[in-house]
Amino acid sequence: MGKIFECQQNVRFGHVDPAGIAYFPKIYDFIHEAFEELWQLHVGERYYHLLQEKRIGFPLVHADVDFVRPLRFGDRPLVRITCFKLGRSSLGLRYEYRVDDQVCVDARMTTVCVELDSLEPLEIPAAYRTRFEAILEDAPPKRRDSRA
Ligand SMILES: CC(C)(COP(=O)(O)OP(=O)(O)OC[C@H]1O[C@@H](n2cnc3c(N)ncnc32)[C@H](O)[C@@H]1OP(=O)(O)O)[C@@H](O)C(=O)NCCC(=O)NCCSC(=O)c1cc(O)c2ccccc2c1O
Repeated sequence: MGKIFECQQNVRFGHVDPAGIAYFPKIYDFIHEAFEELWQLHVGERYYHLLQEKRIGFPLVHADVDFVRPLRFGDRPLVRITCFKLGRSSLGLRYEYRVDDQVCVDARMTTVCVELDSLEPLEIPAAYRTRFEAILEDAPPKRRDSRA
């Protein structure tokens, strides 16, 4: 198995709904924050810098999220990120959120490398591609039953 990037996040009071469960749009925010962490700590480029200086961005084109168990105020989920697709311009990242070793969220997000000003797809630059190769999954992961 390729390497995994790991980071930790905090579920705060403002993230949860009246049922005490992280509201689903917040999960999307968590995932984008984890994506930014990946850029800074694994790729070695601040995402802000990528956008502002290099004029490159990775908008989301497809999201596939299983909400397996609730995330609650006070949880500090461990986030494991792997790469399931590394295309010419497309980048598929899997985010697995675990609390006490139990999977809470299992998300597969596909983004596309674009030139920011034109929004035209761009080949993922070689220096970044190498870093995503380092967390590339060996084989397609066993999918959770999405009840589909
Ligand atoms: C992003 C687009 C401009 C891409 O254009 P288009 O789809 O026409 O490109 P191609 O057909 O050439 O495909 C390129 C590449 O992507 C793969 N792909 C395309 N669609 C999908 C899909 N639905 N599922 C899986 N894969 C897909 C395709 O196979 C090709 O792969 P290769 O590897 O062969 O190159 C255009 O799609 C677009 O504008 N979409 C709307 C995007 C959007 O509004 N998303 C909503 C969320 S916004 C967001 O999350 C976001 C996050 C950021 O971090 C940003 C950073 C900077 C700017 C914007 C951001 C942003 O909006």
